[in-house]
Amino acid sequence: ACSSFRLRDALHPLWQSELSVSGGTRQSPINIQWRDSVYDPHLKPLKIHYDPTTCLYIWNNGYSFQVEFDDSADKSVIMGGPLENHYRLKQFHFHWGAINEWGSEHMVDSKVYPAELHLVHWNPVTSTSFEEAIMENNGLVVIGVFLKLGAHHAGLQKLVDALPAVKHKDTIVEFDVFDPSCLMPSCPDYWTYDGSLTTPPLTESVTWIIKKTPIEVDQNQLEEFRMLLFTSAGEEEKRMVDNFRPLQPLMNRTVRSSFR
Ligand SMILES: NS(=O)(=O)c1ccc(C(=O)O)c(S(=O)(=O)NCCc2ccccc2)c1
Ligand SMILES: [Zn+2]
Repeated sequence: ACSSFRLRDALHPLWQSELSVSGGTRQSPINIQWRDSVYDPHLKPLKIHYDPTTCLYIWNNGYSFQVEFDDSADKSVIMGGPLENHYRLKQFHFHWGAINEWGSEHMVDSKVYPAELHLVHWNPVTSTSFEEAIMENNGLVVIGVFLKLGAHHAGLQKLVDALPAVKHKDTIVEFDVFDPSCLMPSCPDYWTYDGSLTTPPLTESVTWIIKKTPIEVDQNQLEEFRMLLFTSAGEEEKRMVDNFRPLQPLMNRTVRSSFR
């Protein structure tokens, strides 16, 4: 694992310039040390209500593929957990590696997963738009779900089947009626900590909720992620892999757990 860490950090053309935002005290991702996390009995169960008809399209933004949602009303929302109010789903995307030995952004006791799903939500109570929420202290909530190699994931396959249509950067395809709840593990346990976006502008506005239990996907499904390209049509092809940011220092933060 150690050698792959060094290797994976070295393999990071994408993130070299973003190793750490100057003066950042709550950057993401982090390595979650299970024994150092603190059980918080006040943490409520996370409540998730996604409306599949709010799904709009999938697009390749040049460093991941994103599924965007209609966030003009409180239709696909999360609440409870560590949250004071409800948050609207804006988009979800993934981070993954070139091989199964790495790919996730967060780690648990230095264990890295082949991929990680991020569901990005914003606070419509304190912000009037997603773009505004990115700059607010607790403007965003991102739910992280680890992917591990295992059984075929039937719900994910609908998404995987659409990927060839967004092979190149800045391509987009309509994607209606998808319920991201199917990508949630059934186990309710999570960790939560205050962090940042892991892509520019790296703003420290994110309450992270990291699910303890991974979901299983099969090798073919991971390989389909790796067939995407960072590059636009006509450019020399660069496979979209290793689109994760290196670990950031925990500094003066405590990771809370919803479970003993
Ligand atoms: N890994 S992460 O959850 O931190 C994350 C990754 C990518 C993006 C993104 O914009 O694509 C986002 S985003 O949707 O929150 N957008 C942040 C950049 C942005 C700022 C202002 C307007 C549009 C995008 C978040
Ligand atoms: Zn992400």
